[in-house]
Amino acid sequence: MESAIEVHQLEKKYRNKMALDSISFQVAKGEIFGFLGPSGSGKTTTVKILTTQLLPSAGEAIVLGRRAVGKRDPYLLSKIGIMTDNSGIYERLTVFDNLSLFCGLYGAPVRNVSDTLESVNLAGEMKTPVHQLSKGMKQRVTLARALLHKPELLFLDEPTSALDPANTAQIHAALRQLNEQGTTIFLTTHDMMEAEQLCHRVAFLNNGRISVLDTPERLKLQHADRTIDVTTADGRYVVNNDSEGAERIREWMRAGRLLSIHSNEPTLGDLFVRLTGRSLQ
Ligand SMILES: Nc1ncnc2c1ncn2[C@@H]1O[C@H](COP(=O)(O)OP(=O)(O)OP(=O)(O)O)[C@@H](O)[C@H]1O
Repeated sequence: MESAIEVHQLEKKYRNKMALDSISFQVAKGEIFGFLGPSGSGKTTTVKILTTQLLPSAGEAIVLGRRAVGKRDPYLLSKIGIMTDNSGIYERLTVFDNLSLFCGLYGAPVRNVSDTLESVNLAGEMKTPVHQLSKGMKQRVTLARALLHKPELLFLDEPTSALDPANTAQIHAALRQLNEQGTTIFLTTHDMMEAEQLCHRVAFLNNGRISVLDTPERLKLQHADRTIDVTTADGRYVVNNDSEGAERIREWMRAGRLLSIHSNEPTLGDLFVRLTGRSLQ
């Protein structure tokens, strides 16, 4: 596995506060990696260190083969894209003017603007002043800004926070497409549905520590309670996922009375609470 990110025993201390307490993980090239945790767990601190905006107190972070040491690294900055919040987008300028300005800053050709807007489904808003856009559209302009120089590795800090489902779906579609084209994505979120839908692997961060790291599917299967919800013409039942349960389900089927069956797997949100004792909100 070729790594896009390698983190070894990383620590960050702000005065007396241990924001990151010896975390270690790797992100493979081509992966969508979810970094999940409640407010204050250390997500933004991690993104800032990995994007060279903040110096770690101890440990090591290697991003695309370069050591992140809190110092501007033009090579690394040319290979990564960062989407944090909407700040830095000029409300009075059009979408096109905003993005061409950033092309200048990133050293990306202005011809990238139209392709990039296409990829976030905003090609029709090129000439619209940003202040006339909806919140979700502005968020997509911010994503487009992070993509102008076609980065290999994209950092997204809560990319869909407070967006409605339609705008969230648009951002998810754009991220899936980028990933299919080979972009590695490091995503922080406290939205568990987002993580389940998008991420190949997730890490649970709690009080600056990683408590779990695996694929969403494996986590849910490992912690499934081995029961099945059955709805029949006579009512609802919970049966065990064993041979006795299978026989009962077969009988309902034979009698033509079975309406639906669902295995009982926890959601990632349930698992987070179960494994860390904390809610994600
Ligand atoms: N500049 C700072 N000085 C002192 N403490 C800080 C600073 N930045 C963050 N912290 C503290 O470090 C901890 C982790 O903060 P961080 O912003 O990384 O969390 P987060 O998981 O991104 O939270 P959120 O989801 O609310 O953005 C918090 O307790 C926070 O108060």
